[in-house]
Amino acid sequence: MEHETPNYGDYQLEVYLRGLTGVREDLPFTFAELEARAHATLPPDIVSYVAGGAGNEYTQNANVTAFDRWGVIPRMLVGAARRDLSINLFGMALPTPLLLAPIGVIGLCAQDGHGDLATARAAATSGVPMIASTLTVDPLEEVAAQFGETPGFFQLYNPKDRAVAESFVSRAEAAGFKGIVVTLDTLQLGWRPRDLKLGNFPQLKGHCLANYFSDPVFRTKLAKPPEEDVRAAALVWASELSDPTLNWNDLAWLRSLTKLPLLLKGICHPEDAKRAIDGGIDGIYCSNHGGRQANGGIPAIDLLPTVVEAAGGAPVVFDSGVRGGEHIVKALALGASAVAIGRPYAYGLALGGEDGIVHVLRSLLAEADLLMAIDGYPTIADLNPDALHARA
Ligand SMILES: Cc1cc2nc3c(=O)[nH]c(=O)nc-3n(C[C@H](O)[C@H](O)[C@H](O)COP(=O)(O)O)c2cc1C
Ligand SMILES: O=C(O)C(=O)c1ccccc1
Repeated sequence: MEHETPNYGDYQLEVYLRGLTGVREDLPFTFAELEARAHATLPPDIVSYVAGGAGNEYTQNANVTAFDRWGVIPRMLVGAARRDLSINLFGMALPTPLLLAPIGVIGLCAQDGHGDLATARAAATSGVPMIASTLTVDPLEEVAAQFGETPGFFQLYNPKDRAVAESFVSRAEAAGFKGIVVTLDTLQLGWRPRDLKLGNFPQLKGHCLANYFSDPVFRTKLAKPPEEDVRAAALVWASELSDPTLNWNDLAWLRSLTKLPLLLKGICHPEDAKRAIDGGIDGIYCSNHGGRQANGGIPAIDLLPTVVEAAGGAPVVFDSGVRGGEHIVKALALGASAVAIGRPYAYGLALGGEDGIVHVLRSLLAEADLLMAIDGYPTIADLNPDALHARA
């Protein structure tokens, strides 16, 4: 008999039978509870850094509520006993449509400060790729060493010095990363009142920048090594992290950085998507940075359909505001090739380390899978705009 992989929704039964299955019963099943408990656990400066957004956080909140405009239309008797959530992204067969969005210094959400490594291990366990930030606490080689069979992506903040960018990308290639994501929406840091109020930016203390500080080219820019003067090194980092003059004339140079699949993150306008693809970029990452960068923007999910259309068949990764299985289903129906999550897994990490992230992923996948079962859309190919009803 052919071996059948279980449906992700079967996690529901495992949780009901927790005494028998060994599932962690202490971890929450809704984002609201996950967030509240993580906020009660983490130090206040980390809460402000992770939870905070730009301005009055209108865009950040609207990213989530904008999904409510859409409803999944139930279809009956279509034969949805078995679901298939697998996707193929840049030729990589992935068991689920989820990705772990890059979160700078996520290491700090773990009690031991090495949450990047826990995230990478959760990626290995779950088959959900991690997009590792340039700002991992631990060196990218150590992060990549945890990935097992799961492919990993490296996210680049393009520094002022191109030699530093080239060094990071070649290190990522050598470490076995399978794709590069260049983030464009953070050429300058947003206005973030929660962090401003606390006078807090964890990176400026420097103790969490080991990946940056391990870079041989970056180190040549320092008068003293970070081991001798961590504060001075952090200030050099802050002034060098991002080149605000980056523009479309630099696209060919960005493309020349790697032969790996290359995505541009932060694209929300169809003309930008088209220009990127015409310039040889492999994929679009439609995101407004979870509302952390520019307030007053439009919820990212509202912009996804036109970006997908302009991408002309190139893969489009989506994030910003995904909090539950219904959001995953809706983003896929609106044309995303894969859906990334940010804060939910940071909170899972805070509450339960690697297990906490795996629990968050399994819960999201179970919820999405059961929705696809109950509403009659057994595969991702069945999810298209016709599956959705837009409320007037
Ligand atoms: C604490 C935190 C740090 C982040 N750091 C990065 C980063 O280093 N690079 C990046 O491209 N995006 C970064 N992001 C943005 C995420 O990749 C993603 O776009 C966002 O979290 C998605 O929104 P969500 O949190 O609503 O799911 C960060 C987000 C958070 C919450
Ligand atoms: O906080 C962020 O969202 C982020 O992406 C970032 C950018 C620069 C430095 C540290 C984090």
